[in-house]
Amino acid sequence: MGACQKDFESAVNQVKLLKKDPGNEVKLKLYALYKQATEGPCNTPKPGLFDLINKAKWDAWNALGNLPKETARQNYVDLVSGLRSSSDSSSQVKSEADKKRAGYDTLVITSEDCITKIMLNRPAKKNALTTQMYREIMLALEAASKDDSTITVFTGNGDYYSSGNDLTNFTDIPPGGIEEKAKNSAILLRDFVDCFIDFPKPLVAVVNGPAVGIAVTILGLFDLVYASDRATFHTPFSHLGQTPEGCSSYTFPKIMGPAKAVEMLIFGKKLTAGEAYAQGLVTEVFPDSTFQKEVWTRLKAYSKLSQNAMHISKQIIRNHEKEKLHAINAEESRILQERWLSDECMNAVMDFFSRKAKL
Ligand SMILES: CCCC/C=C/CC(=O)SCCNC(=O)CCNC(=O)[C@H](O)C(C)(C)COP(=O)(O)OP(=O)(O)OC[C@H]1O[C@@H](n2cnc3c(N)ncnc32)[C@H](O)[C@@H]1OP(=O)(O)O
Repeated sequence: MGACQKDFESAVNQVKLLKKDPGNEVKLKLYALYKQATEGPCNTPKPGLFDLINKAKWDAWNALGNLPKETARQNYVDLVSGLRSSSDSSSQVKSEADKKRAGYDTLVITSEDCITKIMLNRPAKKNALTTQMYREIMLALEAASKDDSTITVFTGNGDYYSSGNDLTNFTDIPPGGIEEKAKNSAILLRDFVDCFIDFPKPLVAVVNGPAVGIAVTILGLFDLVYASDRATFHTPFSHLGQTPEGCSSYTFPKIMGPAKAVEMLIFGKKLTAGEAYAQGLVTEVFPDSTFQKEVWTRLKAYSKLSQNAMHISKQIIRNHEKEKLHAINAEESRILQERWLSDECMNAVMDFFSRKAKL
């Protein structure tokens, strides 16, 4: 039997009470079914190419074609009911996660053996970094700088370390338009990178798989970079109409020499883990089959070393460059703010979403 109007209205209200954001794909489905159930087939004009959000909504609604209103209503009710049951069961799992560290939606943070581990946790999206994720990472670093761990470790959940900046960050345009978006993003980028420049404890990257964009550049500010032999390192800035960030315009030439830095940062050459090791970006490469075991055994041994000596040594090694790094970060962020407004950059982002281009 089809869903009655009452069931439908109740489902509409339940959506507002969902504990967990169901993600953009599901939200688009809900939107499309709601419109179909209440207004029938889509017959409004298609939004312009640059109006990415409204275009995605229109596409989703239009894709329902002539689906009858009653069927759309029933599909909406079924979809919401599925979301409710998965959200109920995930809240049981969450109580387990709460034992780890509450308050983070995009990261899993654990502390064990004097090591705080910050794991990027959007495996279905290759751990692409959303605005929320940048903010949670900053909070996690702030907390880790004050907790009683000796070492802080970054890693990724799933097959990727991170695919860099989440390109949907560019599609969520505030009322002030794209200029305001670019300005806010530049502030966020600058604050984010500043947290790495200032982080007082030894910072270790456990690069479990491919890394792209800012997930690579920021490695120049880490103290150890351990990589699986499955990892790759790719900074396709020119492909995206963008320019280097994460202080890489300074750290990469310093680490690997200007010629190799140019290959990566200007021409977007993707490095294997072995190449990144040969060029000094990676400390050591491990076979993927034994990666986790070898790395964590090593880190557990390091974490027992004298905490104060390690922190003071880091200060001696890093402090004399801090001011310079902050200035470079400010300059890179300022330049990117302009780049994000360029046609080159906007077209590259649109290409990605229309699936014309993949790195
Ligand atoms: C505010 C601070 C700004 C700082 C700026 C930093 C600059 C950068 O970081 S530049 C680098 C930006 N990153 C990219 O351009 C990577 C884009 N992604 C890809 O090219 C591919 O997804 C991949 C090569 C990483 C993986 O390809 P693969 O075929 O294996 O998997 P997919 O099906 O493409 O990915 C699965 C799923 O994840 C979504 N996704 C992956 N990466 C991103 C991303 N960076 N932004 C947004 N979404 C991403 C992808 O769309 C898929 O989603 P669906 O399952 O919904 O289709």
